[in-house]
Amino acid sequence: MIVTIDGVAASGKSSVSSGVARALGIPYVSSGLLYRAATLLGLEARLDLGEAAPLLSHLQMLPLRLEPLPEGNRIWQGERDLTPQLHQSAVDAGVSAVAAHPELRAWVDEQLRRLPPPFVAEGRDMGTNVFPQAGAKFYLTASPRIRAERRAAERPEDVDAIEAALVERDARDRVQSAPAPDARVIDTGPLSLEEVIAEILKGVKG
Ligand SMILES: Nc1ncnc2c1ncn2[C@@H]1O[C@H](COP(=O)(O)OP(=O)(O)OP(=O)(O)O)[C@@H](O)[C@H]1O
Ligand SMILES: Nc1ccn([C@H]2C[C@H](O)[C@@H](COP(=O)(O)O)O2)c(=O)n1
Repeated sequence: MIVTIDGVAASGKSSVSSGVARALGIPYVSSGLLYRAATLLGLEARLDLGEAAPLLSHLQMLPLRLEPLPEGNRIWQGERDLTPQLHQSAVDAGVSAVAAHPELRAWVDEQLRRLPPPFVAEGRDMGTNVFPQAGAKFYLTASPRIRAERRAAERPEDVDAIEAALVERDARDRVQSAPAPDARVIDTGPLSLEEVIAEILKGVKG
């Protein structure tokens, strides 16, 4: 079984996927972390994120490992856990440029398609491109303001600045962020996290 949960930035994909996966007793896989790790390593090496080839060669020398833990995925580069650094603002600002390269997308997709089902996969194009064969597909949305307010509760940043950055990232990620035609779209704005998870579990179990 493969369940896909796609959606816009900060719509709740990771929190919801973790809850759904735990309820089903299967792992969840956060594809965005691979794009974020590629961005972090590119920034650390002072590479131009607008150029795919040098970044890809750099990544091929530094193999990454995605650990799909139920409480939250982790990304390792050898013994180094990159996870705590993947949600910093510099990575948020650079990740869309990295995710726009077809070569980088192929690099991420290859790693995801090697994973043995069952799992819940979350991201932008899990239901459309990476796992079109998935048995159940969902797409999460919420207004930029609500998403910014949720993020502001986690980070010591101004809500208006978070909202502006989310709107900008939505625009840059639009190409790969369309819902699959067979995905159920859920507006998480008026719902609690538990209600979103329950709605998806209902859909998965039929
Ligand atoms: N009804 C809800 N549905 C989903 N998430 C919610 C809800 N209410 C609050 N949240 C909170 O919204 C925040 C953002 O969720 P999360 O980090 O899972 O989003 P994401 O889509 O994975 O983000 P990103 O795109 O940045 O990786 C979390 O703090 C989560 O608990
Ligand atoms: N399947 C995916 C997953 C992620 N991305 C890009 C778009 C985002 O800006 C970035 C980080 O993802 P997030 O942590 O916000 O889910 O990675 C993508 O293009 N395709």
